[in-house]
Amino acid sequence: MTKLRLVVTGREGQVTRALQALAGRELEVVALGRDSFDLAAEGDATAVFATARPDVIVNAGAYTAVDKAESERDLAFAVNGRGAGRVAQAAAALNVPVIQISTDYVFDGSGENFWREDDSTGPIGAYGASKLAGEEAVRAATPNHAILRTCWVYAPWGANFVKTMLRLAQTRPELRVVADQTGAPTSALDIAEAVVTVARNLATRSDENLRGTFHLASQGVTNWADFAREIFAQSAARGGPSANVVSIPSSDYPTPAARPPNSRLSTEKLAVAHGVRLPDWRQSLARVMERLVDAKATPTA
Ligand SMILES: NC(=O)C1=CN([C@@H]2O[C@H](COP(=O)(O)OP(=O)(O)OC[C@H]3O[C@@H](n4cnc5c(N)ncnc54)[C@H](OP(=O)(O)O)[C@@H]3O)[C@@H](O)[C@H]2O)C=CC1
Ligand SMILES: Cc1cn([C@H]2C[C@H](O)[C@@H](COP(=O)(O)OP(=O)(O)O[C@H]3O[C@@H](C)C(=O)[C@@H](O)[C@H]3O)O2)c(=O)[nH]c1=O
Ligand SMILES: [Mg+2]
Repeated sequence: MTKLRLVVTGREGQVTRALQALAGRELEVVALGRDSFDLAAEGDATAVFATARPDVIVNAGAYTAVDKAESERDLAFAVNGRGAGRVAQAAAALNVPVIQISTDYVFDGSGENFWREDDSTGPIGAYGASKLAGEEAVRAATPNHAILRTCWVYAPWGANFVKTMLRLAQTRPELRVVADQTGAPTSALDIAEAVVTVARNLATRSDENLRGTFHLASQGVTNWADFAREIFAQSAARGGPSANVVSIPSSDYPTPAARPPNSRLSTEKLAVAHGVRLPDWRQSLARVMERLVDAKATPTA
């Protein structure tokens, strides 16, 4: 197989770092930090991406601070909305496909059904609204795109719920965690493998059914409290920190941004079109836990 060269935004992000970890004989990953490409800047980005010679561009950089986005709405829209549009316009100008990473937070989280790709969006917070603006900007810029909506992302690195739980458990015997938000924790390691498969498909085949919007999430669903319990069960089994988890309603955990209660994502479309299906969330958690806990060190920054 010929070498695939991905140019990725957001150099230190969970997904970007997972992509870099896959680089090897058949995959090159060029990560652009904000020093070389600032998503929040204005103007044509084609020259920056041209210099990096992508086969496929992956927009993994984003403003992901969900609560802070409520008070920094303009910045969130600049990065996640217009920034995504500039990336996709550059891809169009260079005649290469673009993969946009999006989120379950574009939905309002009502009901209990699995969200399908063509269901109506209705973000309930600024972060979700800014990511939806990004999706729309990508669709307007080029038909040669795959928008991959994922959810509840964690990795052995970066800022995420798994590392937060392990850190808090070092000083507290008991943690109160919301139990009324349902979704699928998804490992950045799995996302990166899926992105590479989708990128290869886009780079080598012109089929229309490979393009458009897809949901990318682990198999199975849980809630944040049960996710925390599984984190501690796996951690304890490896001799790592654990804590007792008390289930609480979201109303007992007030935050600036509301979260969608139902983040179940139907992933059939991606499985059929791209042949990508992720493992059960517990199985993928184990791959990350073995790095975080068997390392016998405090989780890395
Ligand atoms: N984290 C999650 O739970 C979920 C994430 N997603 C989406 O997945 C994608 C990847 O997320 P994830 O890897 O977790 O993100 P992270 O928060 O780990 O990383 C985001 C990256 O984007 C960079 N970035 C922020 N602002 C700019 C800017 N103005 N210019 C250039 N780079 C910038 C950050 O840099 P710096 O560190 O310097 O700020 C960081 O490196 C994003 O599109 C996100 O919206 C979707 C669902 C869930
Ligand atoms: C730390 C902590 C969090 N929580 C709650 C808050 C929240 O509802 C839930 C998860 O916390 P987080 O801060 O990880 O939530 P959040 O940052 O909203 O996570 C989201 O990030 C964005 C970028 C996405 O795209 C989403 O898919 C989703 O992963 O757990 C507790 O109940 N107790 C706690 O001790
Ligand atoms: Mg967060």
